[in-house]
Amino acid sequence: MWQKTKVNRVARENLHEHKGAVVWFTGLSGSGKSTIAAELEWHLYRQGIHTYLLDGDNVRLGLNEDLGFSMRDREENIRRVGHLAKLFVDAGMVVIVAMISPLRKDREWVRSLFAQGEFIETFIDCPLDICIERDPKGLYKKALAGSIPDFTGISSPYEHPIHADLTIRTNQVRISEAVSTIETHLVAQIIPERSSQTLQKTHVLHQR
Ligand SMILES: Nc1ncnc2c1ncn2[C@@H]1O[C@H](COP(=O)(O)OS(=O)(=O)O)[C@@H](OP(=O)(O)O)[C@H]1O
Ligand SMILES: Nc1ncnc2c1ncn2[C@@H]1O[C@H](COP(=O)(O)OP(=O)(O)O)[C@@H](O)[C@H]1O
Repeated sequence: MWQKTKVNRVARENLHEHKGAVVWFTGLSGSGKSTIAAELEWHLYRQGIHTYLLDGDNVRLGLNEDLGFSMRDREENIRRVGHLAKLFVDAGMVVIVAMISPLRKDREWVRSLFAQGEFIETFIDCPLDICIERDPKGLYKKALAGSIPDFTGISSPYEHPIHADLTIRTNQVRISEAVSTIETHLVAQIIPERSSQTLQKTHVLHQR
């Protein structure tokens, strides 16, 4: 049974002056997940929002160092990070997750851990040929040459989301625009008073 604690989620959220939530980035390697996640975190940090960024690459260096890239291992990777994200949300924090998370069923399972609105599935959408062109880590070159097996988009599947909360087309929008879109959606969830104040202000401006 879940042991109740004296300091609970609501108390921690009150201390932080915002609610907890998860921004879950999914997309191909090279689509821009890590880049946008890092910018978003920096932007939120400067506003006093308590964040933690769980990047797939980093989590695989420690907690998930025993996992590879078979579908079974990816499922386990997502299961562990999903539960970790839930603990961060219980800590009243905004957790940003940047993982390929290629299968819909695994992402839907993570969503089921959270209340309505708390899990913001963000599709970092970029055509495969552009990801191959970018190839920031030189992994596509190796995968296409056959030296990395089970590589997402080349020899392992990626299922794009059907009902993502947000879709960011990184071949069409700048990093700053992407951050601003995600931030607007997130702030409405974690500080609803702030976003309604902003809306009221905008309304007054329009009335004038
Ligand atoms: N076979 C294979 N397929 C895909 N990616 C590979 C592979 N081998 C290594 N890498 C590197 O691992 C990063 C993806 O790890 P994730 O934990 O996000 O993957 S997953 O969610 O479990 O599918 C991924 O990071 P990103 O490029 O940031 O997506 C790669 O750097
Ligand atoms: N609009 C954009 N949004 C995000 N990244 C972009 C964009 N345009 C170009 N890039 C570049 O694409 C690459 C994306 O790499 P990365 O963020 O590591 O992707 P991922 O984490 O999905 O593997 C970076 O070199 C980044 O500078």
